[in-house]
Formats: sequence, structure tokens, C-alpha cells
Amino acid sequence: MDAHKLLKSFGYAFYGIWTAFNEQNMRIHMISALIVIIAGVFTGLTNIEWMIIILVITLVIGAEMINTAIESVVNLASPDIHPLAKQAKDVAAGAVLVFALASVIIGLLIFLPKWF
Ligand SMILES: Nc1ncnc2c1ncn2[C@@H]1O[C@H](COP(=O)(O)OP(=O)(O)OP(=O)(O)O)[C@@H](O)[C@H]1O
Repeated sequence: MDAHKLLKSFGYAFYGIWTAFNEQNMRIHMISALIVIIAGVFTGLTNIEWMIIILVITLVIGAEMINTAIESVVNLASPDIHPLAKQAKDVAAGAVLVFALASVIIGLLIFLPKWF
């Protein structure tokens, strides 16, 4: 295995994370995640509950990153208005929404019984 190549690949991946985190939507996900983590610390969660919260947060962030990548490719391939470009962007954004809605439901299922 070429260690130098492997290191470079990690570098590109970390740069990808940095690039995605500069997107406005990603900032909203990060702030939401921070609020949930702080609420979790104060509420007191079990290990399993923390694992679910971490999984859900990373799924939403990962989905948002794939959405950003799709947006970039669509902008490159179709700078002009095209129904397929619209479909690709809307479906990718919809996928993030599906993950985000599921994460809200999971969060409520974990937190509400502890609060009330
Ligand atoms: N090339 C295109 N052809 C047709 N519709 C498009 C195209 N680009 C964008 N759209 C429509 O506009 C919506 C918003 O697009 P996009 O996410 O690129 O804009 P934005 O939110 O202003 O971008 P950004 O997230 O980079 O600020 C898309 O979901 C899609 O419905």
C-alpha cells in the first residue's frame, strides 16, 4: 500500500469536509447537532441513546454533504436551466429532508419521555 497516496486521499477527504462545512445549510445542521448534544448532556442519555443520536447526526450531515456534491456536479454539467438538473437537485434536497425529519422524530422519541 502506498502510504503517501493514502495520506493524500485523507487530505482530499478532509478538505471535502471543510468545503461542505462552509455551506449555509451545513451550518444549520451543525448548530442543530450542537443543541441536541448539549440537551443530551443536561438530560442524561444512556450509551444506546447516545449511539442513536450520533448515528442520526452523522447521517444528516453525510446526506447534506452528498447533496452538496450532487449540486456541484449538476452546476458543472448543466449551468443552464434543465428539467433533469432541477429533478436531480430537488431529489437530492428531498433526501436530506427525509433524513432530517426522521432525526427530529427520533430525537423527540428519545427526549420527550425524559422531560415529561
Ligand atoms: N440548472 C437548473 N435547472 C433547473 N432548475 C434548477 C437548476 N439549478 C437549480 N434549480 C432549481 O433551483 C433550486 C435551488 O437550486 P440551488 O440549490 O442550486 O440554489 P441555491 O439554493 O441558491 O444554491 P446554494 O445552495 O448553492 O446556495 C433547485 O432545487 C432546483 O429546483
